Amino acid sequence: MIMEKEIAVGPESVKEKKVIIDIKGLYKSFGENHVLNGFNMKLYEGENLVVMGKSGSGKSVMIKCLVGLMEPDKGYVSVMEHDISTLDQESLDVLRADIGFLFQGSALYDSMTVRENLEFPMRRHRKKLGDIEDTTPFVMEALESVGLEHTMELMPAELSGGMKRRVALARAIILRPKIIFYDEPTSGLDPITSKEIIELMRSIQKKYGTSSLIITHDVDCARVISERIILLVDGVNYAEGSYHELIKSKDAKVQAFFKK
Ligand SMILES: Nc1ncnc2c1ncn2[C@@H]1O[C@H](COP(=O)(O)OP(=O)(O)OP(=O)(O)O)[C@@H](O)[C@H]1O
Repeated sequence: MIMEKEIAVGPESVKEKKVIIDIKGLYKSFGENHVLNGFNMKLYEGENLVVMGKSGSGKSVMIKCLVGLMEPDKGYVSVMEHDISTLDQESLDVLRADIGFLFQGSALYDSMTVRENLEFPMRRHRKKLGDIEDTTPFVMEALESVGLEHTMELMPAELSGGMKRRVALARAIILRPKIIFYDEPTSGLDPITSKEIIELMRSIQKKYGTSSLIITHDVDCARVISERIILLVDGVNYAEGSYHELIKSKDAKVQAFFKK
């Protein structure tokens, strides 16, 4: 097992970086199904952190605990220095406006145009943006960031799978979030389109300075995008390190993740 350590990210050590998300000793069970058994995780400012875990290992449960959609049995969860357990619904909503989500399979509303899909989070989090008379500049900028400014009035059905994912990415950044959660960002895409999405994720991080938590089974995605990877096994952060550190591991459970 690789223990947590201070890994150099760029010129500074992550130890000097601000902690954006802090999870300590997270436990969650459903009856006899003990999903999280003392999971720990830190996401540092500006970092791309990948969490890998088998299907059913508790990645979604962990994310739900992070955004206050599920109450842990035990443990400490803080996001941008807010202890989640102390926040009321209104404060949680304010916090969520600083988090962009890229859901598995894009999750666009089929009956809405691209513009309407992007306006959706703007309406939901009106407080963050204040009174806006014209949403067009916001929609345009987000679409430009993913190279799809010409699709504003199209319906999702008129877009390819890769374009839908890019629109979903534009929707994730429209509120200028400080953190983006990516849930399987490359699932269902061919290798070339996956590469394009990963490149966009990198360019968005550079442009907006976001911190990213990426959940993926895609080893290539993890290799290219991650500065650090956490392997979630049996409800704990079983191993942690850079891609190149982890692929050298002799541990069978770690190796299983990187077999193609
Ligand atoms: N609300 C719930 N009630 C009961 N069991 C639940 C609930 N939510 C999740 N679980 C259980 O928790 C376990 C972890 O589920 P979770 O959805 O977090 O897995 P995952 O790692 O995200 O999987 P996948 O990669 O397939 O999305 C599963 O056994 C699931 O059945």
